[in-house]
Amino acid sequence: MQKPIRSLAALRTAIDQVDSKILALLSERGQLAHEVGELKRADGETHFYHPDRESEILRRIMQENPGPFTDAQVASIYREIISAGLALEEALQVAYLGPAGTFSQMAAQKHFGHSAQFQPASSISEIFRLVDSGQTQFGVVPVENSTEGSVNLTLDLLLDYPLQICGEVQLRIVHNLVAKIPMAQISRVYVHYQTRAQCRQWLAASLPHVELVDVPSNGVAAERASSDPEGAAISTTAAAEAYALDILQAGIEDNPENTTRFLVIGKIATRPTGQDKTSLVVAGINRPGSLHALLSPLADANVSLTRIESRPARSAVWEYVFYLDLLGHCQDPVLSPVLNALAEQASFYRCLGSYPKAVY
Ligand SMILES: O=C(O)C(=O)C[C@]1(C(=O)O)C=C[C@@H](O)C=C1
Repeated sequence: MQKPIRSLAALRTAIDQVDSKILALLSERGQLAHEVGELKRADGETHFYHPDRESEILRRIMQENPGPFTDAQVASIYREIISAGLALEEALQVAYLGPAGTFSQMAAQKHFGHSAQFQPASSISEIFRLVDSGQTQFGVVPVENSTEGSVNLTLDLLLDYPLQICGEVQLRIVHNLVAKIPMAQISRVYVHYQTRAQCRQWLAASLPHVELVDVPSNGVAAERASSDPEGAAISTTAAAEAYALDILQAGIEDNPENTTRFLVIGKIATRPTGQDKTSLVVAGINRPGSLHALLSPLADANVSLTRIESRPARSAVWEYVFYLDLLGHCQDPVLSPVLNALAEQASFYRCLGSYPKAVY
């Protein structure tokens, strides 16, 4: 039998009733999270934020998600609920590559929710300085892009500072041509070099004769375009909104899967969740077969290597260090002895951190 169609008024009444139930449950959850905070306080814990627990909650919610919302949608709603509750216990301060409206800010908000306190930094180096000096508890730094590869400065700074990687965030990067003027009147486009590389083909095909002006971030690109009567920028929708620019064309990145991976840096260690990654920096003795020897304990134990990147060692000419990302946590019973074996083989070894894999 067909379900009778409900009137608009009846549907709205039903929605109001559901909203009241959601609100009551939200309050109950907030009270429970507060009690956890009280317990932690009584135990003398200095931080309330537990990224491992948060990623377990989000994964479970995504697994149980009956629809119609997507997994990413329910995860971001829960992220905000957790973030709001945590803000009542502890004001998390997070540095990101500013100004406001950058992808780094979007990544930071995706990971910490909008209730954390975000501090724009003028460079990636400044983010490391802010976290190291304790001015912010965490920082979010870009580490690789699926089109353009590694952010070398981040890799080098990870070695320079005694900080821990305590999370990762993946963000789909959508670039837009934004301006206050129509496309035909554009003489200059302000663009960050990474963005320019990700939109190379589109720029060559669509705006072959305009001047491309290098700027330090996507946010600054929008800011400069807003005060140039012949200028446009490639930037985010958030920056376009902040500087009252129109989106002339959305999604101009050459690769429709364009994604950037960010790392969360801080001073806390996370416990294993069963869905973790470990990042290492290692160097071998400079002789034939040393990289093979370094990696063989991983292959023997069937450990997945998700990334390997080399960088100049900076201590000697033509010597290199290798950045490795592995699946698993350094405290996992399988991975722990493998890491010990690898450390014994290596002339240099440092674990940059074990952390939950990006959830969505
Ligand atoms: O389980 C905890 O340790 C909590 O503090 C609760 C809670 C939550 O809201 O679920 C809040 C903050 C933490 O980062 C993780 C989880």
